[in-house]
Amino acid sequence: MVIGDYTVDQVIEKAQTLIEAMPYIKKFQGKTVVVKYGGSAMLDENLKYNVIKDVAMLKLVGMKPVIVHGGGKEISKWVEKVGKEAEFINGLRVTDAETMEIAEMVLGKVNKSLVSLMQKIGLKAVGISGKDGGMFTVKKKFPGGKDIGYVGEITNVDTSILTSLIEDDFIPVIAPIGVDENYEDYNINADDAACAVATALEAEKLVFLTDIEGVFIDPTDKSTLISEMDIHEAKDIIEKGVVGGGMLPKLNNCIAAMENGVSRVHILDGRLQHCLLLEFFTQKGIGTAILKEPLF
Ligand SMILES: Nc1ncnc2c1ncn2[C@@H]1O[C@H](COP(=O)(O)OP(=O)(O)O)[C@@H](O)[C@H]1O
Ligand SMILES: CC(=O)N[C@@H](CCC(=O)OP(=O)(O)O)C(=O)O
Repeated sequence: MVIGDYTVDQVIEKAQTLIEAMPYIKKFQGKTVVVKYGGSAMLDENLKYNVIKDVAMLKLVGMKPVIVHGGGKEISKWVEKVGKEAEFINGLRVTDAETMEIAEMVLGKVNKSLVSLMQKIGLKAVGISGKDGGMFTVKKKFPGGKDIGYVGEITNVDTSILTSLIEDDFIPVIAPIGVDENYEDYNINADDAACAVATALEAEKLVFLTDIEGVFIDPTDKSTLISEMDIHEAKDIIEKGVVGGGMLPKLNNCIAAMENGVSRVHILDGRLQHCLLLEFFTQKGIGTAILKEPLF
C-alpha cells in the first residue's frame, strides 16, 4: 500500500522521527539557543538555506534562536583581492586598518544574506552587529602578548537590544564587530562573540557549526573523533597542542561558555545537511559535545 508518494513503512518511519523529537521539543521550549554559524560552513547558497531552514524549525517549535555568524573565508578572499596576505595568530586575524574595513564590509554582506534567506522562508529576522544598540563593548586583544591590530576582546554585552528583538519574535543575526570606549571599530572572532552572547543571554545551548565533523585527536585520522569530553579533557588536549587553527578559539570558547553557565555546548559539521535538527531532535550523537563533568 502507498500513501501519496510513500510506502506505509516510510510514513511510519517519518511519524516515528516526529515522536522521537517530542521530548527534545518539550525540553527546549522557550529556551534561548545560540548558533554560531562559521564562514567555513557557508559553502554555497543551498547549504546556507538548509541551515536557515533548521533554525526556522527551532524557532517554530518554541525555542529562541540567536545566530552569531562568521565569514572568515570570505574576508580572507577579499583581503587577498587587495593584494594582502591573510595572517592569523592563535586563530585570530591580524587586522590592520584596511583589513578592518574589509572585515566590516564582508561581515555586513554575510549578515544581510542570512537575514534575506530567513525572510524568504517567512521568518522575522533582524541583522545587527555588536555596534548596534551598544551591544558589544570591547578592548584591544593581545593574544600571547602580541599586538595584532584591531582585534577586540568583548568586555561587556548589553543584551537590551537582543531581548527586545526576541520579545518581538525576531531572530537576531549578529555580526562580530564591536567598538571600544573611544568608539574605535574592532574585529572580533565570531567564536568569541558567540560565547559572549550565549553567556550574557544565559543560553541553554551553544552550537558551533563548522567545516569539520568535530574535534579530533588527530584531524588526519577520522577514527580519532572525540564525541564527548568534559572541560578538563578539553583543557588537556589544548595543552597537549592537539588543537590548532580556528578550532583553538572555538574550544577555548566552549570551555569559557560552560564555565560561565551555558548548560550545553556542541561543535557540529555545518556541511552535513540538517545537522542542527539531528543534534536537537534525535538521539543520534553527532559532532563533539562538551560536558561540564564526566558522565561516569
Ligand atoms: N584537533 C582538531 N580537530 C578538529 N579541527 C581542527 C583541529 N585542529 C585544527 N583544526 C582546524 O580547525 C578548523 C575549524 O575552524 P575554522 O576554519 O576557523 O572554522 P569556522 O569558520 O567554522 O570558525 C577545521 O577545519 C580544522 O582544519
Ligand atoms: C579577529 C578575527 O579573527 N575575526 C574573524 C571574524 C570572522 C570569523 O570569526 O569568521 P569564522 O567564524 O568564519 O572563522 C576574522 O576576521 O576572520
